[in-house]
Amino acid sequence: MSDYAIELDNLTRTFRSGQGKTRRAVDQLSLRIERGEMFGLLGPNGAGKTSTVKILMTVLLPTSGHARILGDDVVKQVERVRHRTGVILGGDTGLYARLSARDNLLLFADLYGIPYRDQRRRIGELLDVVGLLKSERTRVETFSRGMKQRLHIARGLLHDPEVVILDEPSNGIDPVGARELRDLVRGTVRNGRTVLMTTHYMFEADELCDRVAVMRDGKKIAEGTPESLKKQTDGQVVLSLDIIGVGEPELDRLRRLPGIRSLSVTAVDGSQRLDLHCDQQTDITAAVMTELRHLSVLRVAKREPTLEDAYVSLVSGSGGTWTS
Ligand SMILES: Nc1ncnc2c1ncn2[C@@H]1O[C@H](COP(=O)(O)OP(=O)(O)OP(=O)(O)O)[C@@H](O)[C@H]1O
Repeated sequence: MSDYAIELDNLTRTFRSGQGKTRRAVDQLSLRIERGEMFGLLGPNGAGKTSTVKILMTVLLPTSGHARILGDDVVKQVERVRHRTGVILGGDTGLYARLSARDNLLLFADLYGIPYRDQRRRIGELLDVVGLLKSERTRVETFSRGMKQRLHIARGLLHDPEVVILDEPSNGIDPVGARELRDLVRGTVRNGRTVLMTTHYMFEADELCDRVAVMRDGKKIAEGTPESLKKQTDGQVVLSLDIIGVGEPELDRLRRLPGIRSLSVTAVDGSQRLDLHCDQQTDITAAVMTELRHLSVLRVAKREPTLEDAYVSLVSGSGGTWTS
């Protein structure tokens, strides 16, 4: 029996991307996830998270390398892997909109081969813990996104899997609903199980995960506890500017300034938020303002880096890997 719940060894998946070129969606990815651990897979769009998860779900074949769940190979022991793994994908697919919550679960209980005598009790318990007992007879097409996500959770736990794969749990859900969902993930979904979760939100991973791995361009560029990721920004400060009209030429010049480690730009209410990750020792405010003198700078502030900054710095940086 394997000591690990999930093991990836040099997992690689390539896709053809037109004109005979190939693209490595997952590139020599190796990971060890302990039993009972809640593990976060992070990365920007296109990093390779979904491809990795699909391989673990046994719906996408790796090009090379191996993936095992509880010691079972995801290519050679598909039935065993599916039986022991629960998949919670969320969104609009995977549920029957014209059926009620309860009828959806009855249908999937049949598909999972749950004995008829156990189905009603199990479904009742799950509807209760995900907070849908009052709406059990309501058609899913009238459900809010948050309610659908709760039903996805119930569906994924029906056969009481030992390992759960959870894709973007709070995607598209309002902040209050997202907080409630995180509580549900922490309690009901985890409940002694191993959970592999993908997310775009660093703070979500920080709240829920024991360890995280950050992917970029199919590769693992960082792995460790959220705490150790935060330490990456020790000795740094963020100079944050709201600005109009900043483009690549200015960003290029800023990147070359001594003391700037990395930078990121996001659109905010008709302007741009430029965050510069700088060494604490060097005050580069004057040099930055000189580079930007031809643009409208609406606001300048200095702040302590957050975990999100550590993540942004990693995925936008020039690529030193970090493991702890
Ligand atoms: N079926 C496919 N055919 C061709 N290319 C693909 C296919 N699936 C994924 N890719 C490519 O592989 C890369 C990784 O995609 P993947 O969906 O795994 O990333 P991701 O980290 O899950 O991104 P997102 O957060 O946007 O879902 C991307 O460049 C994507 O375009």
